[in-house]
Amino acid sequence: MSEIGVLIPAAGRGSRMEKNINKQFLNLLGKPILYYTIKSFLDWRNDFEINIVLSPSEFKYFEDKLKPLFSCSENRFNLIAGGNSRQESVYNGLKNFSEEVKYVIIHDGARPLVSNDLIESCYQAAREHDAASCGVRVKDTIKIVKDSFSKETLDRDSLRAIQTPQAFKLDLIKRAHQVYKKDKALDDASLVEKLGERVYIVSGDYNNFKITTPEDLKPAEMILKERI
Ligand SMILES: Nc1ccn([C@@H]2O[C@H](COP(=O)(O)OP(=O)(O)OP(=O)(O)O)[C@@H](O)[C@H]2O)c(=O)n1
Ligand SMILES: C[C@](O)(CO)[C@H](O)COP(=O)(O)O
Repeated sequence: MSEIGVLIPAAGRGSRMEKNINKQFLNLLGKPILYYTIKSFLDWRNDFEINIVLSPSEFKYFEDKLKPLFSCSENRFNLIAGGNSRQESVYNGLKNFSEEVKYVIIHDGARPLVSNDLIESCYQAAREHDAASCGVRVKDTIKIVKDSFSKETLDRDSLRAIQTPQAFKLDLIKRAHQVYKKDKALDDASLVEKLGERVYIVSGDYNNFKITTPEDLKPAEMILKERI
């Protein structure tokens, strides 16, 4: 294959979406959210290993409903069992790449609007700096609030809202996950930061938002419509 691994954590419950199915199986313009996420990578290039992390109870749904939407070989996708947290799910995915893989790109299943350019920028940044994430400048003023009163206003110029893709040398991100297995990290880059290693921040994309709550669905459909 190639030295690139793509890891898509998609084993969450989507509790903030308040629907009774995994939010990544909800449809946008008639196709599941996870379809668009995977398709974005296949449109970028097709010579990578891909580990898709799902709850084992969803493997059959993936095989029956999602796989047929791609014209790929039978074994194109490796399905990996997820864990109780995003961190555990990613770690399970990291442990299941072949020895050929040197760089891994980790991308939330719930971010279906990622562009080819952003994937490429993160991958190239990881090749140059070993660890990379993307992030967008914060548009609002951010304050620390305690007991309903403002305590401090943060310097907006140094703030970024962090997204995925995040891309790493595989041995580095695996080590970070091993060492900080018991921590509760919100993203993978923060585990690399804890090791004392630098993470390069690529300029992200406001359209690459995570589908988290019901009001995210309509804007996502609008963006997809514009792209067709
Ligand atoms: N145990 C988990 C939890 C999350 N994820 C994945 O990590 C990504 C980012 O997480 P988030 O959007 O927070 O998803 P959920 O945890 O499903 O959402 P919620 O917090 O609302 O339950 C999602 O693609 C989600 O499926 C995962 O693979 N395994
Ligand atoms: C990894 C991530 O998408 C970066 O923004 C985010 O931290 C996932 O966090 P969540 O708590 O699972 O929404």
